[in-house]
Amino acid sequence: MSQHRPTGPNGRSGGVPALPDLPEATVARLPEYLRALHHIAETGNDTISSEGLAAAAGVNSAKLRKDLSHLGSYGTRGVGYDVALLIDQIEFTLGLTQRRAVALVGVGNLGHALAGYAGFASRGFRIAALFDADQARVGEPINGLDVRHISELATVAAAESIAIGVIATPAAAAQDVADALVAAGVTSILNFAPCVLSVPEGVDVRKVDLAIELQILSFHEHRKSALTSLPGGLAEEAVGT
Ligand SMILES: NC(=O)c1ccc[n+]([C@@H]2O[C@H](COP(=O)([O-])OP(=O)(O)OC[C@H]3O[C@@H](n4cnc5c(N)ncnc54)[C@H](O)[C@@H]3O)[C@@H](O)[C@H]2O)c1
Repeated sequence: MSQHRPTGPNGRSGGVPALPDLPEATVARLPEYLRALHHIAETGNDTISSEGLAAAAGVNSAKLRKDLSHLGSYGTRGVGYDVALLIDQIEFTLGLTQRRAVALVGVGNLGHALAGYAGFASRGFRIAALFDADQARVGEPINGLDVRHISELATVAAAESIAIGVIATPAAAAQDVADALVAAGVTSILNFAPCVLSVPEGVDVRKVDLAIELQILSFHEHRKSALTSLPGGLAEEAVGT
């Protein structure tokens, strides 16, 4: 039972390290483990059991052990995981060892909130540029950056080595903005606009839609109220399944 850093091609260390091909669900849980591990480190603990880490991350421990085994992390029986080492391994796997530059397009209500959010910096991202199409917003300073006109996107993206584009424009403008980001060489996009983007192969798009999350919760509310209106015995039986 040991932990080791991911190694390079053909298992050798050095050069460009090989990354395991992880299940998407595992990738989605790694940031949760990382957040929990940073918290555990802050409380002065050097090691953590899989049960302790699973509880802190809100997942079951069998799933956590399976996820971490993909990274080559198995912990040590009776001791658990080395917190600092596991932080290193997860940050390495997520590519967080370099600070990635982010461009935010659309600096309206949502864009202002995102541009002012300190959590991006503390989790390894640098908001490097803000863009808007509205001349009235151009030049507005937000958190140490002046809003630039969208027409400057290509030049600034190259100068700042923008890795990720965040779209916070109305849905009607989002596809044009995505096209402009792709043309500027950006290959990862986080889309807050409520629409589906069409992008070339090799460009990754993640979508955040709080309304969808609320609709899912609405479904569960709806289901719970439907169950409680069933005749007593039936409702209890159904809830228990
Ligand atoms: N994902 C979520 O959970 C969530 C939550 C709230 C809002 N939204 C979405 O986020 C988007 C922004 O919402 P908002 O309330 O901030 O809107 P907003 O109208 O306040 O801001 C939109 C900004 O985009 C700019 N813009 C328009 N076209 C542009 C273009 N082609 N290039 C650059 N900038 C352009 C506008 O000038 C404006 O400043 C909307 O699509 C909204 O539906 C998503």
